[in-house]
Amino acid sequence: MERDVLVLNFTNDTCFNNSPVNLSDWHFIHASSVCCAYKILKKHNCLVAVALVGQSEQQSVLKAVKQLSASQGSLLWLALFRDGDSLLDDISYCFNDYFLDYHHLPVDWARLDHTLGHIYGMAQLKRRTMHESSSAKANGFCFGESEQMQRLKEDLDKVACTDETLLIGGETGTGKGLCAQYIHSLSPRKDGPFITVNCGALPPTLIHAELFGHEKGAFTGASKQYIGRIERAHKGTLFLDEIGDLSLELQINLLHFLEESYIDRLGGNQPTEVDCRIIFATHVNLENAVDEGLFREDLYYRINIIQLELPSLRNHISDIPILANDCLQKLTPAGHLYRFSKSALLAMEQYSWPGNVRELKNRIQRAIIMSDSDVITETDLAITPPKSSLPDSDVIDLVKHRAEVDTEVILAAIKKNNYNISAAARELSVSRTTFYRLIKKCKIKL
Ligand SMILES: Nc1ncnc2c1ncn2[C@@H]1O[C@H](COP(=O)(O)OP(=O)(O)OP(=O)(O)O)[C@@H](O)[C@H]1O
Repeated sequence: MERDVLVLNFTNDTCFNNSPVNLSDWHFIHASSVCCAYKILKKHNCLVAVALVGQSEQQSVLKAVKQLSASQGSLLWLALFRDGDSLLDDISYCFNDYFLDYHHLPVDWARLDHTLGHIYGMAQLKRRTMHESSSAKANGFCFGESEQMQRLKEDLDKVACTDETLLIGGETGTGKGLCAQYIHSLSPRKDGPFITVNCGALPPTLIHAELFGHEKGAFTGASKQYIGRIERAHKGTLFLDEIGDLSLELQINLLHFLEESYIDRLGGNQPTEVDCRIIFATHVNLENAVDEGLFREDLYYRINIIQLELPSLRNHISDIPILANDCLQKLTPAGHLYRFSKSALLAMEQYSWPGNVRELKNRIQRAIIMSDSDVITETDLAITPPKSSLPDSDVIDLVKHRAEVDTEVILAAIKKNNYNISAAARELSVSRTTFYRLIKKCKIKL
């Protein structure tokens, strides 16, 4: 596999034009300006860069290296000097901050190959450490290394800087709530409150007062004033989860708030201004809900300014080892050290994860309790080896397989909770509404 190397060359030197064809597997990409280097870094996965440092360009090269390193922290540099050139005094003191090594021209290709290999390894380590510490900062959100999740991270970082309304889609357990917290923690509103409302979990009779608040005496039992969740999100972020479950009546009130930035507490006669960013999440297809008359079209267009879709875990299965180890590390009690057996990792990679990362977390939690040793097996995770449960043919009907798994998990939860639907829904960490939707989808007869 070719490894991309950025070559920053402000000189007329053509030494890289004739690199030997047998030189390992480096792909040198040339930039004659900072602008061009930025474009290359955006397009290619360069971990290593070489800067040609002529005597007269030392200042400009160092400035460019500083700028490019600021935009891509994991990039590590090698300097190439003309033989006989020496470093200017005001450059030498910060040379070590950016460059890992230097060579002299003419290029000694074998030595260069060796040094680049060394720097590449260091850059990989640096990227991993940066990734881990940024995951730690990300409120526990583990992004993994797949292309989908890296793209998602870039998108989240971009939208965090804006104040726009955001709609996050994705199946249950994909991390929509965690993403919303991540955005809040990076946004200019990070010092304000982060308020969550699960529109599917609140009883319809309470949700109006819960969202908008009420004055004392607004209705029987309203013995004192109540500040609703929207108002509590003032100067911060309001996360409205399962927005598709909101009644049509409340959708009108919400639309009114989105347009005016004012709310009316129940029983109140004074509108209250609320300044908050709203992040919506849904696991249902709102466009379909609009077609079915369950969701207001005007509200849909109002909230669908920026939409992000979280991938289902089975669509970025290459992240399983990272995600599973991240969960294991977070859930392991102090003083213990667990690891997954090879077959457990394989079983996790072959499983369809209908409950996504939430299910992964729950199964690992279970495994820590059930495991007899410090090696966690697929049995501890209660994952049946998929091969035996799958048809002999190589073609797997994923939809059918998922429905079977969903049915199995739902029925087990219902039986375990003596047919108490609320308790079964709680056990699977989904709302009653979602649970009923899944029962209907799986055609389970109660
Ligand atoms: N990428 C991730 N890294 C670490 N933990 C994750 C990730 N995604 C989800 N989780 C964990 O999975 C659980 C579910 O996450 P979250 O509530 O954010 O999902 P959701 O998509 O909002 O689910 P729902 O639609 O059911 O509300 C949480 O415990 C969360 O910590």
